[in-house]
Amino acid sequence: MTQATFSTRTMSSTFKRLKAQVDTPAHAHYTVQLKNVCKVYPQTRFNLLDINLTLKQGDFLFVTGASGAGKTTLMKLMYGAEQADRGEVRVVGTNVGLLKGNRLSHLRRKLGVVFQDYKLIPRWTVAENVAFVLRSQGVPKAEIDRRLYPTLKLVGLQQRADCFPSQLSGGEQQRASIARAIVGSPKLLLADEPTGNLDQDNALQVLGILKKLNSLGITVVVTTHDMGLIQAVKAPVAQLDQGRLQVVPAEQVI
Ligand SMILES: Nc1ncnc2c1ncn2[C@@H]1O[C@H](COP(=O)(O)OP(=O)(O)OP(=O)(O)O)[C@@H](O)[C@H]1O
Repeated sequence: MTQATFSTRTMSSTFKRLKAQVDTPAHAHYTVQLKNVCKVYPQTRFNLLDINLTLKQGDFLFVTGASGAGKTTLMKLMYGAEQADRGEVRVVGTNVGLLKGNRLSHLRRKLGVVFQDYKLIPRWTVAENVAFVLRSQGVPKAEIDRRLYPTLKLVGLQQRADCFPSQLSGGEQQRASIARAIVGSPKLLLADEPTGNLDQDNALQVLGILKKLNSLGITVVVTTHDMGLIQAVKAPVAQLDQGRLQVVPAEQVI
């Protein structure tokens, strides 16, 4: 009797799981899905035209293009700082265009964003800058303490936890901002010109960290002008030109 009950339950849960798989909409398998996305800034006559892009969990993508080509705009569409005029932007299973207020904040917890100018709070230490992300989500102090050190270690800043941003080099500040972006265990990391203020050695170090995070399963999108950087890593490149996006597979990148 017990066994029969168990077996029925098991079958029922297996059935539910299989049914869920069958019922799962195609977009749920993508970390990023942009479908026919258009964005216009009438004041500057800037257009993104009919952008299509899909990224799965664990993908790594460079986005490149001339200054003003729309790299930052594309990133903003993905983290909900801008809304598409047409088309659909889905990130970690959520339609970003429909989100406002708390629901947008909730989505952003699943993303990490890294900026060229780091955006660290100057009067806070590295540890405080990184911990703030978790504090603002109501994570208990013991859990914050548990997560903080491994995250700083991952970016090589375990010895700099008590430094203020002004006491760090540019490369270290960027690594602190990466730690802040990943401490919440995001599925997607968006890095907008993360090496734009760095010399080549620091740029390669930051890129190495982004690749390491990618190897841990995080989907990573990096915008850059720097062809040297693109050539240092075998990854697909999305090229923005005149409002259009063309993805070149890693094997075809020269
Ligand atoms: N809020 C806005 N209102 C009007 N025009 C804007 C706005 N934001 C960006 N633009 C314009 O859109 C275009 C694309 O800007 P964007 O910052 O996305 O380019 P980018 O490729 O990131 O440039 P860069 O490499 O110089 O950072 C530019 O011409 C810019 O002036």
